[in-house]
Amino acid sequence: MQNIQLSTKDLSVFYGEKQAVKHISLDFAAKQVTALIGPSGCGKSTFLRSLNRMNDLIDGARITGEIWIGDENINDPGTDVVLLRQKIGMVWQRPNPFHKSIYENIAFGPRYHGIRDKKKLDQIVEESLTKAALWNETKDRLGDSALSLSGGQQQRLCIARSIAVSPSIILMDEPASALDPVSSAKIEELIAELKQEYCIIIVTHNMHQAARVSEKTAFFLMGELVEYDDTSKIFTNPTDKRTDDYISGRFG
Ligand SMILES: Nc1ncnc2c1ncn2[C@@H]1O[C@H](COP(=O)(O)OP(=O)(O)OP(=O)(O)O)[C@@H](O)[C@H]1O
Repeated sequence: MQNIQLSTKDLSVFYGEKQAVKHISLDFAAKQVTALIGPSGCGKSTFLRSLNRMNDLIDGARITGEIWIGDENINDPGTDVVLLRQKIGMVWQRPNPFHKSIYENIAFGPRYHGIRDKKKLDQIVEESLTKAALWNETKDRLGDSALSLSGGQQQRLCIARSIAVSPSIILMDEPASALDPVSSAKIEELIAELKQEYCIIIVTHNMHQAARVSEKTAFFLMGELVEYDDTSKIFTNPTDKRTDDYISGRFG
C-alpha cells in the first residue's frame, strides 16, 4: 500500500463563473514525483495552487470538493494556512528569493515558526542548502545577497527555502522553464534526490522532463483529468487518444 500524502476528491476551481478545474480526484504518494501535463490554459497551475490554498489570494477564485492531508480537509475554515504552507511548500516558475542574504532566505521560515537558537538555525541552513545541492557553492558567501546568485542557483535557493521548514509535500510550477539547459538539468537531478524524502507534484510543459523525473503523470485538458497513470505507460501506451495526440505533439 502506498503512503498517500495528499488526496483531492471531486475538486473544482472557479474564477467567477468560469470553471477552470473540473471534478478532479487524485491521490499523491510519498517519495514519488507526479507530473501534471497538458496544453496551456488546461488548469494545471490552478489545480496546483489550490493544493496549498494559494488560490485564496486570487479575487473571485472559489473551490468546491475536498483536499485531504491525513485527516485534515485543508479547506475547512479552521485550517491554519501558515501551517498548511509549512507542510506543503511551493516553488514557482521564476525564482523569487527574498531581497535578503542567502542565509536569511533559508533561516526566515524556521525563525518565523519559532526557532531562535543560532546553532539550530545554522544547522538548518546548512542541511537545507546541502539537500538543494547548493551548499558547496554558497558556504563561503552566506552573507551575500541572494540576488547575487545566478538564476539556477536562485531556484535551488528557493527549493532550499521550502525544505527549511520541513514540508512533506513540495509543489513545483514549471521550476526549470526559466532556466538555461545546464541549470535545468541540475533542477531535475535535484528533484530525483528530493523524491527520496518528499511527495513532489510538478507542472511541466516539457514532455521529456515529465518522462525523466516523474513516476506518475496526470494529463489535463480543458480543466478535466483525461488520464492518470504510471509515467512509463502514459508516454508509451496511453489509453486515451487525446493523451496520445498531446504527447506526440499533435496539439497543444
Ligand atoms: N486569476 C485568474 N482569473 C481568471 N481566470 C484565470 C486566472 N488564472 C487562470 N485563469 C484561467 O483559468 C484557466 C486555467 O488556467 P491555468 O493557468 O491554471 O492553466 P495552465 O494549464 O496552468 O496554463 P499554462 O500552462 O499556460 O500555465 C485558463 O482559462 C485561465 O485563463
